[in-house]
Amino acid sequence: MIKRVAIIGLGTMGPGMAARLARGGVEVAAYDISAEALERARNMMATANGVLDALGIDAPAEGAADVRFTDDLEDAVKGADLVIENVPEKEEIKASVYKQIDGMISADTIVASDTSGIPITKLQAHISNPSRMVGMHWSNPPHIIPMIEVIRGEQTAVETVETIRDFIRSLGLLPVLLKKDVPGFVENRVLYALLREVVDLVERDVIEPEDIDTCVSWGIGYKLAVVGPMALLDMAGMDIYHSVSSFLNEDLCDRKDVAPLVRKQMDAGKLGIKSGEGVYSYTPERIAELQPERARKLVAIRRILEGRD
Ligand SMILES: NC(=O)C1=CN([C@@H]2O[C@H](COP(=O)(O)OP(=O)(O)OC[C@H]3O[C@@H](n4cnc5c(N)ncnc54)[C@H](O)[C@@H]3O)[C@@H](O)[C@H]2O)C=CC1
Ligand SMILES: Cc1ncc(C(=O)O)c(C(=O)O)c1O
Repeated sequence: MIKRVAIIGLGTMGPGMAARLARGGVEVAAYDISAEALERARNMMATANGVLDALGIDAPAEGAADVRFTDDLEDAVKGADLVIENVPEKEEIKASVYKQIDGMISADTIVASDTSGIPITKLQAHISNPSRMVGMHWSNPPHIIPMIEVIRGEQTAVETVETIRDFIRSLGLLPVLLKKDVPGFVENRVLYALLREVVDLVERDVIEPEDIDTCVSWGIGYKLAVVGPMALLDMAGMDIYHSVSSFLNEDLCDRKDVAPLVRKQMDAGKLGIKSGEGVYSYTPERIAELQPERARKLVAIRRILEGRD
């Protein structure tokens, strides 16, 4: 039974995750190597809790449902049933965290990585008890998106996977179990196939970024929230998919490297919202509006999809 969770890394993903777990009645300790990130995460709790209220995810009847922030790694992980590693997507940074916590946790502690796609089989080579390591891939924003991928590495015990799956279910969230530990797992393989194609279409000057966003959000995206892609094959008809894919598949983008458009923006320091410019430009006022605006819409859609509105 998982009662105490430690979250390591409080950047984009950690704070929302901490708020959501605390709402599930677990004791949450949150740690980051950066004092600035810790402070920012602390300040984000009120916003995240407001969103959770709007989603109708109630605080437990007992317990504070609060997050305990700490700048001491050992204090965060000691006595934890589950440690969720949430540090940048670089194997060497993740490996150094596993090495640090190895002597601080018990043999029973489960270590989960929120990696976007580094195979768990690779990551578990850096920890002394690989049978207790598992992939637990949340989706951004983690306090709103209910699906979590669960990935078993070659050395992960079946029991570890089952414990995490049951824990996710007990929070009222949706675990999706992968049968194989493939790079990018499933969610990001699908997303990155889409992103490769849209970047290519913009690069080939087939369409403007604003127009492809309208096309995908109001065409495919809106529909996919209600009809999953495999069900969509049945809705469209296998004969249609057969005909179209027979001439279209060979024309789809299949580049193996990172697209020049993305490399150019990276080299210019245009990273998106975090630097004020990426595909689009953002004023500080627009940045302040965007997150609550998107959260409000995602909450409204989720409530409808769950049949609550
Ligand atoms: N950003 C996204 O949309 C998603 C990211 N992920 C994955 O989650 C993980 C974290 O991603 P983000 O939150 O986006 O990263 P981020 O870069 O926003 O935050 C990472 C945090 O880790 C901290 N950190 C760095 N080294 C550390 C260490 N040794 N000990 C403790 N803290 C340390 C940093 O100070 C920073 O606050 C990555 O593996 C990423 O691929 C998963 C789902 C979605
Ligand atoms: C661009 C991008 N890359 C990775 C992820 C992830 O799930 O790891 C996301 C996300 O939305 O969660 C993403 O948008």
